[in-house]
Amino acid sequence: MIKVDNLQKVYQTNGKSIVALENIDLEITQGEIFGIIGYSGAGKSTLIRCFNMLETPTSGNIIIDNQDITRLSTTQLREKRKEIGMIFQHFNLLSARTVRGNIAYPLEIAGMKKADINKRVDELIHLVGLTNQADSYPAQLSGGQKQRVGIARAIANNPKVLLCDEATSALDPKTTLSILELLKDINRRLGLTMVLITHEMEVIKNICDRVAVIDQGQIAELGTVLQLFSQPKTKIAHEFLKQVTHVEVPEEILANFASKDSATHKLLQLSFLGETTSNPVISDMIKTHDIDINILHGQINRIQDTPYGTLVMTVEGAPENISNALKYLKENNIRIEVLTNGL
Ligand SMILES: Nc1ncnc2c1ncn2[C@@H]1O[C@H](COP(=O)(O)OP(=O)(O)OP(=O)(O)O)[C@@H](O)[C@H]1O
Repeated sequence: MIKVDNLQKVYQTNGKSIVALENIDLEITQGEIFGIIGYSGAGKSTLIRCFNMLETPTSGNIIIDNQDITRLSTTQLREKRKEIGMIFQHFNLLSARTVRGNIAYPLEIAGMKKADINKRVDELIHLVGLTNQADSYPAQLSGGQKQRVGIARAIANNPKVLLCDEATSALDPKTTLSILELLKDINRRLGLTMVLITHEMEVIKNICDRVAVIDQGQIAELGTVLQLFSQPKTKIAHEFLKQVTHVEVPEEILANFASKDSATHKLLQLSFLGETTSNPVISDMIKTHDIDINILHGQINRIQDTPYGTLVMTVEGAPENISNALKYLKENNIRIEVLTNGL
């Protein structure tokens, strides 16, 4: 659906060149939800804005549904943009128009007949769950409701791609989840390809199929969300994962551990994904490696439809036994982070 080929974007400001994107190669398939995560200044906004030519790439190609959008004339680009909807962090609604009026706006621009507009707007208002707010103005809506209007407006003309620019960053965690649920529902119902940028792993974890981690204008890591959780390769991917997997260990426990021999005592965080969550790996490890463990914290939740478990525990034993036990865990596809008394 979308193919990005050797994309580069260099900004020229005050005689200086700023390389915002370099060597970006990506393929996004029809119907998937593709996330791009990165810190502030990594190049996320520039990249997503290249997908509808709000930014013009310095070099490289972006092919959307078999058309290279970097080579279109102004008229062709205007037509192509109808296939590419976009939602924004700050919603960008027209304050003088009601919910109904905001959603109708792109349909009016597209030249749709009034009766058809009314019918389509009704459908969209129902789809995004705003039936009771149809005649409200943006100022009378909550952030979540405003974003629902933004979503309805963006998909009004049945685009093939929906670009989401930090769409939940201005919302509280509960509202964020409800908006992500809505996006997922629209993706499933309409098969709409979605590209979203975010600095929050929670967003990636909740709705994305695949993810690119972007760092200083380049793709640091790319794969399925499950691959990122089970086998993060880069330091930056580890850092983003910590946003959702970090367990706050009480100071006393950390201090107590710091005074012990690091060869015989470890404080570990283990991550289990998929079927490893239902295997008795820990009891097998204890039986076969002559070590003692003490479980401090455990939780399980889901990434897409796959269970994902986290366990914080202490391990005590002879250095060789600990080392073999950790090897055993790794062989069983369990990710290990040493929280203190490092290896
Ligand atoms: N119009 C511009 N002119 C000059 N430099 C720019 C412009 N827009 C972005 N940049 C620079 O390009 C780099 C990437 O910026 P970009 O906004 O794409 O990052 P980002 O990951 O979206 O960050 P944020 O989350 O803070 O928006 C930064 O160094 C930024 O300063």
